[in-house]
Amino acid sequence: MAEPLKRYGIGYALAPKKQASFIQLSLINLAKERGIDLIKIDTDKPLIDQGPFDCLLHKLYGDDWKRQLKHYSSENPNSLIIDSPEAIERLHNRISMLQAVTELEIECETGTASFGIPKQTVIYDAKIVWEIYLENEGLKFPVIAKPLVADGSAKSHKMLLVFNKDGLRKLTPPIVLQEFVNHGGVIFKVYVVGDYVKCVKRKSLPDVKEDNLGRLESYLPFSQVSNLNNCEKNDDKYYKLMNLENAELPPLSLLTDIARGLRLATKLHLFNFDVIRDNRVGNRYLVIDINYFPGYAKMPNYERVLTDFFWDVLNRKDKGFESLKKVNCEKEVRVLVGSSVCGEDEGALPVSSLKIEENENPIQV
Ligand SMILES: O=P(O)(O)O[C@@H]1[C@@H](OP(=O)(O)O)[C@H](OP(=O)(O)O)[C@H](O)[C@H](OP(=O)(O)O)[C@H]1OP(=O)(O)O
Ligand SMILES: Nc1ncnc2c1ncn2[C@@H]1O[C@H](COP(=O)(O)OP(=O)(O)O)[C@@H](O)[C@H]1O
Ligand SMILES: [Mg+2]
Ligand SMILES: [Mg+2]
Repeated sequence: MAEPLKRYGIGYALAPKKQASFIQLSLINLAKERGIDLIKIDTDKPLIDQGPFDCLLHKLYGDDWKRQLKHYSSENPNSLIIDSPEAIERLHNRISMLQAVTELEIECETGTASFGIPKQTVIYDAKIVWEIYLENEGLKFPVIAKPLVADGSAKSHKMLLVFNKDGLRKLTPPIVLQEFVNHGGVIFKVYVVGDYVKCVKRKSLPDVKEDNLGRLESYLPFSQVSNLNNCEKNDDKYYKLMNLENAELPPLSLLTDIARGLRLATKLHLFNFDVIRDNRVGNRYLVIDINYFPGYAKMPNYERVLTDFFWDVLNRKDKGFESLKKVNCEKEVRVLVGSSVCGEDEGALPVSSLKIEENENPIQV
């Protein structure tokens, strides 16, 4: 293939694990063919001394990084930053994260699917009388206790499924207490890359029968259930039990609408959101988690999807139709029109039996 005339440089600043999974040779080569060079940003050196890049991709945390981005942006106003650290920060708090869903105004046709978030409350004070508090908040067992902060650290993924009041003693605020909703053990992960939307199925926590509540342990610690042993193909007992293969995907039009709405509400371009089907209602879908710059390499054909996205934003920028909000820039985000949704499940990962984390440590934030 002939080399494109114009070349673009995209700088990326990612943690080593993320870099290893995302920056694969197949992505580098495909982007190169389209005239896009992916350039590693050396995080041991000041950002301001590197580039400038046509576009900067990042998933790093902390005030120092934010300061560096601001400085870089003020010196290089034509460099696109995907995405703004302020917008990303909204996802670092599990309350403000899901508030974005409640702000969406999507008209669902009568009789078709509806969406929302599970009932939840935040607890800052360890001294509260848990039982009374739960009752006042209208929450019933089982509940999931999630660290309020979702900053990518291992502990921000450590959760407790609490079956009864004894389990409440294990909690260390600040935490979000969320109703556990039976959903058939299947979670839908909806990946968003600009206009592109892709839904895949993954394993989740199994349903909890009400009769069992008294008989179960008071709590169960777990962490990143949908990511456990993704490569193990041999143990398909869980797979069969959860009927992942036959689980019906949520309506694609609903997922596209939510994805588009979240893009506008959060001003983010690279994220995924986790959806469960509320078994009590059937056609009601609940968004339980939104993640910035998730594991795209697990998405089928991720190289093409990401390269198309890069090409699209770089070309729009070139043509003067800047569609991304930059750091320090108050301009409104332009809506990129026309979405593509692939709902088929060719990208769903193999599942293995559900293994609950052995670590007995309760959530500590
Ligand atoms: O590592 P991966 O590929 O499993 O991706 C993680 C995501 O898995 P997913 O793509 O949703 O299956 C993962 O999603 P969940 O929170 O597990 O739903 C997070 O986005 C995680 O980032 P962080 O630890 O919250 O900063 C992501 O981790 P990072 O790669 O960003 O560290
Ligand atoms: N309200 C809920 N009802 C039932 N299961 C849930 C609920 N919230 C979370 N889960 C289960 O817990 C897992 C982790 O929760 P999540 O909020 O996605 O945290 P993380 O950011 O660590 O992925 C989900 O993938 C799902 O299996
Ligand atoms: Mg999740
Ligand atoms: Mg998450």
